[in-house]
Amino acid sequence: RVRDAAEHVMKMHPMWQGPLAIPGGDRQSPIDIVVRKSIFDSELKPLVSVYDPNTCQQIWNNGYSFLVEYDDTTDKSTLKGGPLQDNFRLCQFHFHWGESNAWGSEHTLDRRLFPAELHLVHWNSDKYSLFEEAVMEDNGLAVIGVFLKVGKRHEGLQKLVDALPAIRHKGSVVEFTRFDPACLLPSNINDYWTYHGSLTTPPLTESVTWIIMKHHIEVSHDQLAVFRSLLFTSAEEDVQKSMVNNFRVQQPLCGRAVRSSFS
Ligand SMILES: CCCCNCc1ccc(S(N)(=O)=O)cc1
Ligand SMILES: [Zn+2]
Repeated sequence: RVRDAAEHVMKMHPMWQGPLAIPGGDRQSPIDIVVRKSIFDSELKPLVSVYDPNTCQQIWNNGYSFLVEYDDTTDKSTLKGGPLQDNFRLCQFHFHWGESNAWGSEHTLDRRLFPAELHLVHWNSDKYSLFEEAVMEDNGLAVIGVFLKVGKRHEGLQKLVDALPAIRHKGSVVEFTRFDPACLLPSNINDYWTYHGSLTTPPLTESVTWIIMKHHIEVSHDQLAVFRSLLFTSAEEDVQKSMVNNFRVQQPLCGRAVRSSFS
């Protein structure tokens, strides 16, 4: 019932009227991860993330979510290992959340919805020279997904929460520096599921190696409430719309394998 409500909200949302999937797309995201059908792959290596907080540049409201953007002109904040053959550069992270704590995540675990989901977006800097190039290629992107649960206050997140009122409207941007995204990862990053999928917002390109963390992080109810104080709309628009339910409806698996790094 909760999921149906979430899906209804999603389908009705102005953000998603229009072409929802790439015609013929057979590796779209997000998906439900059926845990018992995931396949343990002992060849999956530990993930190695090296993030330099000094590459953090700005935080802005792009009308879908809010993004924290990193300088990706050098290999200072990188991800490798796990299912990845190449070196990937962090370019941004953002979140998806609901209007209530009952839903908000894009991926689900055995249909379990979480109130929000963090995406850390990286592009293949061994093969491409710009995110915009990599976004079009099969092995172009790697996105780490982390589920959020409501519980104790997340001290590391608070610096970001405090910056949100300054970017309430679509198109607003403020300087945001010295933020270490590693503080948003769960303690254990070696337990994850991985599958080949797509971006979950336009251009929906099928260029993503998804790495979904088994362990979640906790944020407080009040911290999540500040996410919901953001607006989809720009300051000039007459009708202001709360930025909530910015998740995509789930997509068919189309026979894809979901591998796990743990048994
Ligand atoms: C070419 C410019 C595209 C900007 N937006 C990219 C983008 C969209 C969705 C995701 S997600 N939600 O799949 O992680 C990441 C990055
Ligand atoms: Zn996302």
